Amino acid sequence: MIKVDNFEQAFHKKVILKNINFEIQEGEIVGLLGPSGSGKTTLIKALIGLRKSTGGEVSVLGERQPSLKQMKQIGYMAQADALYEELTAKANLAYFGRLYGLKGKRLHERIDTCLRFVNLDQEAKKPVHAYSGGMKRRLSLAIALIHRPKLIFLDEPTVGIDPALKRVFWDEFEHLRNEGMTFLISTHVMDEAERCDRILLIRNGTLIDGGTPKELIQQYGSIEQAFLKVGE
Ligand SMILES: Nc1ncnc2c1ncn2[C@@H]1O[C@H](COP(=O)(O)OP(=O)(O)OP(=O)(O)O)[C@@H](O)[C@H]1O
Repeated sequence: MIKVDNFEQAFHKKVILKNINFEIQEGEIVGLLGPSGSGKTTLIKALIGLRKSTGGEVSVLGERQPSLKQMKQIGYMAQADALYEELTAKANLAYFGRLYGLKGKRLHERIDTCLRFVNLDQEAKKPVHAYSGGMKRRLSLAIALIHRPKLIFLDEPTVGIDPALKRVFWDEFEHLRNEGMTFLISTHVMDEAERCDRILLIRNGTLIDGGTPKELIQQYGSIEQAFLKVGE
């Protein structure tokens, strides 16, 4: 699904990410774990094709990035919500769904399914400006899923979401993974990292280690220790 070869990203000649090499297979939940400023969002943006890399190669779904060809197969939830505040949740979902080519009965089915999943079905007719921060995060996730992408990038998806709903999200991520969806999720949250199939540890713009949660726990003692190690 994803192949990254010797990727490098610089801004104004300052190298932010370097020597990045990894692959992600279909049906994996991969966690990107690293301290603030380590380059997680920059890497995700390159994978989505929002920016041309300054070195190396990034292929997603068989296409070299940046490319718009696979846009309909990719979902993205950014760290900052990008929602139309004056529209209702339902209208936001309809808007983004149509951008991905959904219409008619299928569009309405997807809107209902995604609203139920994020527990917003009772609030679907409220304008987004009347939503709490957590509700906006939930709506952003619903939008990222509206077109049932093959591959989804979630940048710190559960910030502002309570533990019970977080668990529901993760159960659903695993369910979708079992149906073949592939996830790359950036997180700071240890219990989330433990639910990933594999974790990539990023520090100062480079991948310093990776493995299953079990492997990292064996090596570092705990995921938290592994995280602290990347923060040193
Ligand atoms: N457009 C840009 N121009 C210049 N520098 C940038 C740009 N985007 C990101 N950076 C720099 O790249 C580094 C990595 O930022 P990035 O947002 O990828 O980190 P992060 O790991 O996602 O952090 P956080 O967990 O706080 O969101 C930071 O030093 C940031 O200032």
